[in-house]
Amino acid sequence: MTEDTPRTGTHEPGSEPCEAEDSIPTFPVVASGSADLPPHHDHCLGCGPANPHGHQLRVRRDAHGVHAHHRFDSRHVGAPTIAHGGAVATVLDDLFGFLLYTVGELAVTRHLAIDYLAPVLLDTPYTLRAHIHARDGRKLHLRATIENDHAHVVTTATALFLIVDIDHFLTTTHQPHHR
Ligand SMILES: CCCCCCCCCC(=O)SCCNC(=O)CCNC(=O)[C@H](O)C(C)(C)COP(=O)(O)OP(=O)(O)OC[C@H]1O[C@@H](n2cnc3c(N)ncnc32)[C@H](O)[C@@H]1OP(=O)(O)O
Repeated sequence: MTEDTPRTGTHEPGSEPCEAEDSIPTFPVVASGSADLPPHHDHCLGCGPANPHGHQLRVRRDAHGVHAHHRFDSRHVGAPTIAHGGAVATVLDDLFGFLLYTVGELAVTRHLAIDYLAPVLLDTPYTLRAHIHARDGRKLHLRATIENDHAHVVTTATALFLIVDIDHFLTTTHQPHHR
């Protein structure tokens, strides 16, 4: 295992490991400077190389945060020739998830807001960037952009990720809130 390899969760002696536990990445801090970051896991919808339905994002750390180069394709179509807004949100949510390598914590999306400033076109190169705007205890306030190859920003996003411990992923008692 290298510094860049996500480690999987551990379990207490005497307790039974479970499938979920074995697939939970932890986030060793990757040193600043340009560096390839590992996928969250092989089947992650955003970045998993073994997910044929996914975006297979390849993300690098840089001096400001993280970035990726990406093309949406016909699997992600919404209006003809334009990427579906949900597909764009998926990619940005996942990109935010790579910032966890810069803080070395497990965290999940609590709030995600996107401004679709201009259509994101299929089969067109874009550069995606994300950075940590502020940290307030468990709260990570994150920002991202998508730029076309003329450096025009076509999408902006903000997110609130909340740091959780590994038990968040292991509990079987998650229940939706009922009104
Ligand atoms: C292993 C990681 C792999 C990464 C893969 C990356 C993939 C991309 C990321 C994802 O897709 S994650 C999956 C989607 N997200 C989830 O499934 C999370 C579902 N939500 C939850 O499980 C809980 O809501 C959560 C654990 C996030 C928070 O529950 P808590 O009960 O711990 O938080 P709480 O409601 O007490 O709020 C904590 C703080 O945040 C504040 N807060 C909550 N929502 C806010 C909001 N919208 N704006 C501002 N502040 C907000 C809240 O007021 C409070 O402030 P204080 O601590 O100061 O009192």
